Amino acid sequence: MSEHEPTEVTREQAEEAVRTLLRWAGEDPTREGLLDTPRRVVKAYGDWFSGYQIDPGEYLRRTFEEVAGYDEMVVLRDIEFESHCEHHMAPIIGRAHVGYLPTSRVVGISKLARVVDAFARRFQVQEKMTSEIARCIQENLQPAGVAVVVDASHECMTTRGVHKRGVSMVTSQMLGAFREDARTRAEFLDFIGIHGGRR
Ligand SMILES: Nc1nc2c(ncn2[C@@H]2O[C@H](COP(=O)(O)OP(=O)(O)OP(=O)(O)O)[C@@H](O)[C@H]2O)c(=O)[nH]1
Ligand SMILES: [Zn+2]
Repeated sequence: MSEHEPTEVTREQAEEAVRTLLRWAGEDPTREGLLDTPRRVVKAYGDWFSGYQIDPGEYLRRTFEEVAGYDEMVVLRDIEFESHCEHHMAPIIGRAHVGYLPTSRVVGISKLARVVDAFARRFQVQEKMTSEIARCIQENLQPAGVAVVVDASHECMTTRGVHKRGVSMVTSQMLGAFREDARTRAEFLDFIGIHGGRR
């Protein structure tokens, strides 16, 4: 993971913001147990929000041509991810399922998971993330279609707010053949284990 290098905010300013939040919560940031906390929090943020330093399309530009005439659906399912909601900066924990219908080019499968991570490691709204993943694959790989389903739980509604545990949000973005052809879409949903709307 590359070190996070913000453009206009210094590490010291970011650490000071953490001290401010600690004081706001009623803590004393100078007590021994908290002395290293701002440094740790800023380091953690550098990891959680490293997606801003990445161009996800870059992962999809190295493709394999002519993989033995393979022209059927490719599906990578259960891609675990961690993200944060842009409303509360609270974790969004879930799984993404990504499918595409290659024309002449296929991509290394790990790259699909890297694309998911690059978008997840930003402040997100689930609908936006789902659409960004699908559009990035469509634009860079130019397959006959892309399908993305994201199933995630939002800690902003499990650990605070309405406190509804066990609730997950499911979003999907279908492009090309997956949008236009019900059978292609059904085959994808079957692959990822969603039948008639239930998993
Ligand atoms: N559609 C969508 N909503 C989200 C997502 N993440 C968080 N939210 C919702 O964003 C909304 C923000 O609502 P506000 O009323 O502005 O915030 P709030 O006062 O903290 O609301 P509560 O969460 O209901 O306590 C909440 O309903 C969240 O559940 C997301 O990825 N997609
Ligand atoms: Zn939220």
